[in-house]
Amino acid sequence: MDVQVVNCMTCEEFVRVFGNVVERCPLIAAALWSRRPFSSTLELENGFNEFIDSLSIEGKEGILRCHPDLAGRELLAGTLTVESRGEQGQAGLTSLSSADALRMNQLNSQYKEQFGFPFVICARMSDKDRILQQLESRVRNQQLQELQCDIEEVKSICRLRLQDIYNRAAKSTKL
Ligand SMILES: NC(=O)N[C@H]1NC(=O)NC1=O
Repeated sequence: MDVQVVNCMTCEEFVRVFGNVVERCPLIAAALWSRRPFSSTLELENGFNEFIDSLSIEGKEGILRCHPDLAGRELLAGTLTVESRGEQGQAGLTSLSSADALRMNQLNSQYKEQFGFPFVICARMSDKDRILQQLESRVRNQQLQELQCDIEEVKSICRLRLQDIYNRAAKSTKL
């Protein structure tokens, strides 16, 4: 996608296209719209990262709480966002054995009880074995260390979602 196209978007268009780059946090896209013009699409990606980094601990925790559990209730209920459904599918979480699904749910609950926010990992850069292994080891981390770890995963999710948007735009002339 040409950055000029991005720079010409109304706020509504911008939020429609980039509103779920951070899961269920369209406010971040609405805030970034004010930073136009962007000199490159990389600058837009950096904008998302800087915005997230600039948040207070409560703000960062708020972002994490907008993320659905991996292989959780929302996957079963079919209420995930399109992006999250695709990511969880690519990581193989839509076809877990019942033993793996049970283990993941137990670890997700334990993690949430421990830290007060959900475990987040960039599912597309992982698979079910690595996710289970990460859940098992990260639940032993310190609170702040874990908050930062989750936030870095959110940034990886954002980067891949932005790439998807650019790739889709390259295939189509209209956004
Ligand atoms: N909890 C969690 O990590 N959720 C996510 N990860 C990902 O890649 N997509 C999500 O929705």
